Amino acid sequence: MWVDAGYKWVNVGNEWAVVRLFKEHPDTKALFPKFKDIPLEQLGNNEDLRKHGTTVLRALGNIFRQKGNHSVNVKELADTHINKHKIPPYNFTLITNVASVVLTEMYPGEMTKPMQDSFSKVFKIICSDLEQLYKAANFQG
Ligand code: HEM
Repeated sequence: MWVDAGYKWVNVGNEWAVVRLFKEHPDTKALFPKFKDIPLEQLGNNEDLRKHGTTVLRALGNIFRQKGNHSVNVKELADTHINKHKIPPYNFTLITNVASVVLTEMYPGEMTKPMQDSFSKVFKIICSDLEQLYKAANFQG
């Protein structure tokens, strides 16, 4: 079920998966101090956002590569997103759903129905592991 797609995440990052999150869920932009005051139309050319997209998707690719043994990576992610960025946990479901859509658009040949189902399962596991860590830290945003 674990999909070795790490290298693809970096490409998808360059295709503005984060901009898509802002378009489909406008409230999420306010959670990013660096981007919240920049109009969406201008973010497509924003170098900081491009770098951020690559950072996020590389981190996600690293989680995938652990094939389930990702507790250290997921803990790090929960720690910074709880304590530093103060991100409510449901946002992980939003971003992983957007990532699935973007991936399917970019790689329609490879993202067959069974492959999409595998991605959904993996994303659900990651989101549910994050939720547990958020509960343990008593933070819901
Ligand atoms: C599985 C999904 C995600 C991954 C893999 C991820 C990964 C990362 C990484 C690696 C960083 C930089 C290092 C750090 O501070 O931890 C980061 C920063 C950040 N993330 Fe996430 N993230 C995810 C989801 C989200 C979501 C859903 C939000 C909010 C809607 C968010 C908001 C932020 C913010 C505000 C920063 C700081 C950006 C800056 O000012 O440079 N992240 N994320």
